[in-house]
Amino acid sequence: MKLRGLYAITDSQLLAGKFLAYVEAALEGGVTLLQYRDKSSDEARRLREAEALRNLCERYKTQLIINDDAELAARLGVGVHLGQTDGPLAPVRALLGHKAIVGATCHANLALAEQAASEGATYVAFGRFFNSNTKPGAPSANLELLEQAHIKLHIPICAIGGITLENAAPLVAHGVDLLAVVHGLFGADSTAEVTRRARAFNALLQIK
Ligand SMILES: Cc1ncc(COP(=O)(O)OP(=O)(O)O)c(N)n1
Ligand SMILES: Cc1nc(C(=O)O)sc1CCOP(=O)(O)O
Ligand SMILES: [Mg+2]
Repeated sequence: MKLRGLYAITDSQLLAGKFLAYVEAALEGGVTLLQYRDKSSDEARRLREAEALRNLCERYKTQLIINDDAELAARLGVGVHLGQTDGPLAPVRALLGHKAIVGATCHANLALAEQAASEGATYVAFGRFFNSNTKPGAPSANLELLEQAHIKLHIPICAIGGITLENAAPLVAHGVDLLAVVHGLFGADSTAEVTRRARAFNALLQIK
């Protein structure tokens, strides 16, 4: 099955006090991948939250991905997302097994994406495509990159960085498979609005 759809990413500050309610609202609207992204070193809280997300994801038949932390992903039996400074991909693929989802950040660099694919990445992520509240300093990427990526790569392509309902259409038109979103999904005033946004992203991707 080809991975395609909304890729919701949590943010511990943005979701403080409403973490599970907002995540469940997103799952209600339809999420293909859910990434637990917590940059703290509070191991006990990370384990607790990741387990809670795994339970929610099981209920909604969504795949959970842990950002940065392959050991936690292995412990929970879920996927992982690795950036360029998060260690080599091949040993993580060996640790998690051939079925696990392993994603790789490739910024705007096709050579990095080809390398990640050759080391067993399930998908590659390019970005940031727009200004990002969550990660303002991330290197930028543009639509032309996506055209080249389709020629060279045969795994799903994820776009990230400042994606909203207002600016996502050109990414979809350029063949992006996964729209990875933090603020454009979870920066909403209510759970109902999170669900509406998730449904609207899926409509853009023509996913029911
Ligand atoms: C889907 C997706 N794409 C890119 C990233 C960024 O990963 P990384 O460069 O390792 O930065 P941090 O997220 O760890 O700050 C991502 N997390 N998810
Ligand atoms: C975590 C992350 N990585 C990026 C990259 O370009 O690699 S952009 C980003 C932040 C995504 O959050 P928002 O949807 O709020 O911009
Ligand atoms: Mg990382």
